[in-house]
Amino acid sequence: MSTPLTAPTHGLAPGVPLAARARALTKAYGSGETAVRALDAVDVDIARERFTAVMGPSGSGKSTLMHCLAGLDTVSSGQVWLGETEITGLNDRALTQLRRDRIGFMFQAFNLLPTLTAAENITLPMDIAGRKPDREWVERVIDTLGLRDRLKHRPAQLSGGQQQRVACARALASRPELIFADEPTGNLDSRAGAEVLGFLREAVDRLAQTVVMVTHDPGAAAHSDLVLFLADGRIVDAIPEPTAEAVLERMRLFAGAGTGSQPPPIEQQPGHDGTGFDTTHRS
Ligand SMILES: Nc1ncnc2c1ncn2[C@@H]1O[C@H](COP(=O)(O)OP(=O)(O)OP(=O)(O)O)[C@@H](O)[C@H]1O
Repeated sequence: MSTPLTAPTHGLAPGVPLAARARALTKAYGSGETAVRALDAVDVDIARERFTAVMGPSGSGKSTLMHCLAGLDTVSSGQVWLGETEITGLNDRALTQLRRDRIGFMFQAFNLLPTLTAAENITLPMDIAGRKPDREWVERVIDTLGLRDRLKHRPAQLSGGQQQRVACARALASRPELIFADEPTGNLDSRAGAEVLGFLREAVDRLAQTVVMVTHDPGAAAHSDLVLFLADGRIVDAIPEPTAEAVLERMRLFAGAGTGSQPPPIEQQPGHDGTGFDTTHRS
């Protein structure tokens, strides 16, 4: 049985519990001749308690996809769900509340407040929302991220990697249904970057969190359970259980396809068995 490229089950077994999904998600910027279709009828499923990486060339729509899934941006057409809640159609107030209560964010700039301690930064979103942190959970997050002895430090007294860990703890603290990470290692040296990726991995494996990460780095993507590739606003490929080598190879294949960012038809790609999923990298 062959799986069409636009099937929402890229790399996923049928019936897995979903944290989010989108159907026919289209996002256009501008109008007339200058209109840009950043997302073109994207169907995607994000599995719960999994680590999904989103890759693709610059301008392929990665950030737009993340923003639309997170309710940070409106869609031109199509539908998006967080769990069972359809978020397309919610008003601004409801969206703000949904983001605050159910989604965690980690961006390249850590956005830590310099006057607050690490501990205060971690619980800040909940304090603003007037929500009482689940102390037991927050303590577990702090221990998992190895921040116990840094809680009283201010951001300027922490290394880049430690600051990113605090940002990671802040994203996890409210126990969100879904964490979005946009190039979370972009500003870090390779050691600190690897550390943060390790923590995101632990958040999934040990704390049963769900993470979606946008990255350009094959090494970062290799920490995920599934890599989705975007090109020209469409999901064009998926690699489950990726290795850095498999991701790099696929990126080279796309770059060498000769038609800009579009890969060759999937049945012409090496290692494909016609299911739409890579079979070359598994042991
Ligand atoms: N606010 C905007 N107004 C107009 N066009 C936009 C806007 N935001 C994004 N775009 C366009 O939409 C397309 C997708 O952009 P997006 O930022 O999602 O790509 P990306 O894959 O995240 O890129 P990068 O890797 O460079 O961050 C690009 O052509 C971009 O120029």
